[in-house]
Amino acid sequence: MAEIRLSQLAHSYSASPSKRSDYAIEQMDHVWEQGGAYALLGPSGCGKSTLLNIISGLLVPSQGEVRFDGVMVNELPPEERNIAQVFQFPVVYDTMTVYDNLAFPLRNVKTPEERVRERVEEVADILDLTDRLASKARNLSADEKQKVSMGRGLVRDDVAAILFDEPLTVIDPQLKWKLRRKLKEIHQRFAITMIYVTHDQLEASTFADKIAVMYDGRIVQFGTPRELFESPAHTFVGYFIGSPGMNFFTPCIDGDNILIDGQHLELSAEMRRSLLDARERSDNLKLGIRPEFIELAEDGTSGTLSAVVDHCQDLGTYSILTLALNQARFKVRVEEGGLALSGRVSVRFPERWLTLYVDESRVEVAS
Ligand SMILES: Nc1ncnc2c1ncn2[C@@H]1O[C@H](COP(=O)(O)OP(=O)(O)OP(=O)(O)O)[C@@H](O)[C@H]1O
Repeated sequence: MAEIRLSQLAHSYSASPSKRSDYAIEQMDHVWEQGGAYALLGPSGCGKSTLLNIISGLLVPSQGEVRFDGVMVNELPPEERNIAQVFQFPVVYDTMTVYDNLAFPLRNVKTPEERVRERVEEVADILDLTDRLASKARNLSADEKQKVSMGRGLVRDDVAAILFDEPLTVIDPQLKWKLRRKLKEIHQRFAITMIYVTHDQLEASTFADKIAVMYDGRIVQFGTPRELFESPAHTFVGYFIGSPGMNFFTPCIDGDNILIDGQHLELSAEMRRSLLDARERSDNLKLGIRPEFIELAEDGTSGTLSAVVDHCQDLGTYSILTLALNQARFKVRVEEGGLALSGRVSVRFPERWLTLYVDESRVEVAS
């Protein structure tokens, strides 16, 4: 088990990178603490696999250092890094039994057979593979094969870390939930550093204690699922986390009056000051608020905005309303009664849940 420290790390697939877009990973410092359950979350092409392959040793970074418990491992090949990796597609030996597949990583490091049996039985039990131990791997379903792959990653308790690269892609949706819970259980039992790569926010938040959100070759936020939801550090996090994502408005500053889409937005003196300060630095200002935090208000209440109901999506236990101020559309989550709404409604944007972004990054509002 190990702490994994990335220092001034960057990677370009080009031999002579000259501009930012030549880098798959932009320069970063990051620490995965020993024993943590982490997710690396981001859209396709943001650099997740590149980062994972740098940690496992499949790729040598073009810049910076990778350290396991303080020891530089940049030049060490994967087999000398003591890392277990579970890929998108099952890696099993078809002609071997499930037992022998699970035993393989242990026998490879000359583990006594008695200990091999203990660990194989323990992992098979966790993954509900006990009944299949004597079966040849070629006779298993795709789900079962991937469980064996995962088992092979989990069976050694002396690894520095286990890296999962979208391991549930081939798994039946019904089983996905169950396996995620299992992985979490395994993590709690063995406290091994685990990094789980996914583009699915639900997968990330059910597995991980902390999530690193990647965007365009950078980790734009590293936090708990709650932190990512309640205070996104970057507009991308606001947009990517949550369903639907955060609403964004471009504020228009007219003296002391702050307008969004032509309507006056009542703000505290502190928020107004932050907006005025921000405008000195950039023209790219946004105010973000999640659909969950917008309140419907009685008509004519002071401090509200007037919106028109565009449409309403009934999702069973709640509704998502799409509203329009003038041109700007935004979404509001309504627990009940949303379907009955039509025409004009009044909404309130509680300031506690309004976030100011300058050049896409969150700015703390001075109190
Ligand atoms: N072998 C390679 N040679 C050149 N460019 C590459 C190579 N592998 C990845 N890239 C580029 O590096 C960037 C990051 O890719 P990477 O595969 O790490 O992203 P990802 O987030 O894992 O995406 P996905 O979820 O689709 O696998 C992308 O622009 C990709 O096109």
